[in-house]
Amino acid sequence: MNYKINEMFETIQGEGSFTGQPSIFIRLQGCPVGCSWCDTKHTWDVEQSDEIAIVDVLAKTQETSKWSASSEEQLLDTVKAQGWQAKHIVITGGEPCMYDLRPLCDTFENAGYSIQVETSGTFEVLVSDKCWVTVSPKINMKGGLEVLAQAIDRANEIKHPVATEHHVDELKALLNQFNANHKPVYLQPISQKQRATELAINTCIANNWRLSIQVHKYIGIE
Ligand SMILES: C[S@@+](CC[C@H](N)C(=O)[O-])C[C@H]1O[C@@H](n2cnc3c(N)ncnc32)[C@H](O)[C@@H]1O
Ligand SMILES: Nc1nc2[nH]cc(C(=O)O)c2c(=O)[nH]1
Ligand code: SF4
Ligand SMILES: [Mg+2]
Repeated sequence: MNYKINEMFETIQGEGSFTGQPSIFIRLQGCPVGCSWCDTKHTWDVEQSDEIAIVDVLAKTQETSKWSASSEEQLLDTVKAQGWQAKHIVITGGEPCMYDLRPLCDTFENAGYSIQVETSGTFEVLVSDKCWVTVSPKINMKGGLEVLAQAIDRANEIKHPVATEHHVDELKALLNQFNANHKPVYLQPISQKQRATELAINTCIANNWRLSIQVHKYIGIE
């Protein structure tokens, strides 16, 4: 498979149940969903004129829409050549489930890595059985109910960005609709805003959900 890579870096996972885990992030280019508060808008559009070499992706010092095409074997070679020590791979985006991720999962799992995917539930989740799937459901967005149902069913955790009570109500309705109340739920304040953080804290306590505060943004790492 050919994957379009926007970024690749080693850092600490800052979100969800793997928070604190040294991880290699592979950020794929392309997302048609259009969340107004998205913190990776530079990954939305895929322009042929933005294609660059993988060395230039690795050398990026700021967020751009430039990407490089790479096969799963080339990605594994790149990770090894970088000398990165993390054994956990986070595939994010953009919307990674626009791609069939099974070849990528298989290649890295066979080389001894664990894999996690961050997805919006707007595309069918095509991953290995062992892959940890984080679904951040984009309610009433592109994709449709059947696709969202498959993603929620496959989800190992549900991570929901919140800024208003409306976001909480939407999540509760969704958990009921898809019989997903038994899944681990993380609330993630949108963009570190104080009101959103207070809402997330209070709602987590009231519902016995967990808090995810995008640790990397507080400590100034990637
Ligand atoms: C940038 S998205 C990429 C993966 C996929 N498209 C998705 O939405 O899950 C990664 C995670 O960041 C969350 N996110 C995006 N923008 C955010 C923001 N401004 N504040 C908090 N979380 C945000 C998303 O909901 C998702 O959980
Ligand atoms: N450190 C760190 N943790 C993250 N967890 C999810 C991220 C994402 O952008 O998907 C992210 C990210 O960009 N950086
Ligand atoms: S689905 Fe994910 S990448 Fe796409 S716009 Fe929404 S938060 Fe951003
Ligand atoms: Mg991020």
